[in-house]
Amino acid sequence: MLFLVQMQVNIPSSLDKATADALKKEEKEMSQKLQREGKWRDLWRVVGQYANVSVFDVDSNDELHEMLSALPLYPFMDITVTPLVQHPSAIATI
Ligand SMILES: O=C(O)CC1=CCC(=O)O1
Repeated sequence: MLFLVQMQVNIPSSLDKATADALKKEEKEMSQKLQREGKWRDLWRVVGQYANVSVFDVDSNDELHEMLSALPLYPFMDITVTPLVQHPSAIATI
């Protein structure tokens, strides 16, 4: 199951820099592990925003929810999830 996931990151300025940097490092490690596993298929920066657009390939809604809610920056994110199916005119195979 493919999902488009949009994440807007809103780290409050009241969070100290060392904590924010540690969370960002953990986030990177976790996202790269999920990318290596093929679960986090695409990860794109939205130009001009502290936001990303991603595609996840997971087995269920529950799996995606568990994955997203386990992200270190999850408490500071606004997340939008859109389920995807292949367009009938698409020539790419999924
Ligand atoms: O910087 C972001 O968009 C948040 C994030 C998601 C995966 C990652 O490594 O950082």
